[in-house]
Amino acid sequence: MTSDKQTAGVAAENHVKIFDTTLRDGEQSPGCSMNLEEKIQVAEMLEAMGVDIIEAGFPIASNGDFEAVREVAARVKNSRVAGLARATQKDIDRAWEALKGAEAARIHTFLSTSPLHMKFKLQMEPEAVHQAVIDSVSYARKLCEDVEWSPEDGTRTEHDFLCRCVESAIKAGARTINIPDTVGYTVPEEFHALIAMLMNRVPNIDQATISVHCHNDLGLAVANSLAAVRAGARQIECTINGIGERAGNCAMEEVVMALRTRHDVLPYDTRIDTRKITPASRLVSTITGFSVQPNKAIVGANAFAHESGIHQDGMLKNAQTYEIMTPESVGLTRSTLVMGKHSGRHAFKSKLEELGFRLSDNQLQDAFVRFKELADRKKDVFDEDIVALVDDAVVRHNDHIRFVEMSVVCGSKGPQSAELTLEVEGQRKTARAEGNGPVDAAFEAIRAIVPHEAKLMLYQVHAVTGGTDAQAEVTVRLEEQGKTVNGQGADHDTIVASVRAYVNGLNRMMVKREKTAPPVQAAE
Ligand SMILES: CC(=O)SCCNC(=O)CCNC(=O)[C@H](O)C(C)(C)COP(=O)(O)OP(=O)(O)OC[C@H]1O[C@@H](n2cnc3c(N)ncnc32)[C@H](O)[C@@H]1OP(=O)(O)O
Ligand SMILES: CC(C)C(=O)C(=O)O
Repeated sequence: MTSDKQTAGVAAENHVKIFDTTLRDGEQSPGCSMNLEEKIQVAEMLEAMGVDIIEAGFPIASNGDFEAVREVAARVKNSRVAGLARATQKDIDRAWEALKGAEAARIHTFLSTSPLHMKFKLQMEPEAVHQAVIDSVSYARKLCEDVEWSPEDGTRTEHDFLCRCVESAIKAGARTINIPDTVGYTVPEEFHALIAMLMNRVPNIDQATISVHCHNDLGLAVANSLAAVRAGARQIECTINGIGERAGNCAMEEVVMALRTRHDVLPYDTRIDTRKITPASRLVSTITGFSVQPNKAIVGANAFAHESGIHQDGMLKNAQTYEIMTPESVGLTRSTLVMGKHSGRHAFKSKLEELGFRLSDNQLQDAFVRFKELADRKKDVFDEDIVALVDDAVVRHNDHIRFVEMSVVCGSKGPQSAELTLEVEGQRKTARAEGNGPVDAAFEAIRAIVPHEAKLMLYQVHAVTGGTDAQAEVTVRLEEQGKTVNGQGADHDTIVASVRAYVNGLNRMMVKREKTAPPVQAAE
């Protein structure tokens, strides 16, 4: 277990705690939803990476969120588990109810302090807000020894009022004070000055760890977090791949690698095992259906690719000419095992380990069957192919609706049609439909088998590797009553990949519908 010094009280001088909020703020990304099993997989990955605090959800938000926090709290042993709560007793009770089984728990409670939020959103006077800070933090402290308090919209809060609320929150028992840049408005110099101002002006600030929670609306979340660390912050709130509300949060992989790579000018340490960064990025991208842009720092497909002649020449002479960190340091391994149709289960398992995947026995079995089918059809099975089909096996596990088989009639003569069989809650159902092209016909057949209101908002196809036998990876976005989900599917047949993606989207929509069911209210 991480020592309390690292996760609860004041941080050691140069240690920066990593507070991951992929499961809470990350899940607030439009289109994102994770079911219980997926959240547990992500939490286990975060724990294995050495994350100090995992924010597992917002328990009052839904029964699904409550269950996820409770389950993560029960399983995770080497990271502290946090749950979010508004400044109300019922939120705090619900959070504690979910967290109390944890080896190390934290209640994270928040309340807006900016003039704009207080006046228009909360419709509360500053005095009432100040009192609510004291009441909520004191109440949370009665339940849990580790309480974090956040002044939402902190960067647009008047300094005197911010100092007063922070001082009172610490007096009431908060041991972490998190300053959120809720709307991604600040810039590094200004944020550095804000944190330095709090360090200088709040008399009891040394009783708490200062944390920062930066959003990326101006693309400055990582820069702002680093500026805050230089001013004295010792906890960074972040997410894998930078997912989160609107433009997202501070990306964990970027901020951690910046601290590691530029230790000369940023002499601060984290506990993160950076070799787990690439597998964690893949896992989150697979589960959420949010693909990572190719030029994304650290985890994008091009982050360590060198194509132009002068760069390749430099790389051959000395990799440091164009690489400031090694691919291995972020868990990107050069392939050693060549896979093909004669490969067996052991080699397949080793390959998955080499690629950083940890699958359950069922997922492994699913992926192996699909690998053999692919290897029969495709001459060379590349790592990218294996990543795509493992992604597919991970997202499909426990689905209500499953793809079974299909055939299409397509070509220039028309009408194009599809005959599709799906398994819905364990029962096979078949439908035939015509459409404007084979994909449209296939989607019509899905609608005939599973009637639904959701509209298709986005349809994207991407070839996993080069060549005409490449697998297709399809992403769809569905919208139903203002709620959006992404679905992903991969197959060597583009139409089958499309159906898999659409079915995956429908399964995610079901999870989202369950999540929006009214939460069970805690007793007053
Ligand atoms: C900056 C952030 O990321 S904060 C976290 C944001 N995340 C989410 O909102 C996701 C989950 N949210 C939800 O499921 C719902 O919003 C719930 C369950 C929390 C609340 O649902 P509802 O009761 O229907 O309220 P609704 O969302 O419409 O409005 C929010 C209410 O909380 C109040 N509120 C907002 N923040 C706080 C706070 N920190 N403390 C106390 N009250 C707050 C608002 O003023 C509003 O109150 P009102 O109903 O009296 O006007
Ligand atoms: C709850 C707080 C920390 C938050 O998510 C924000 O302000 O963005």
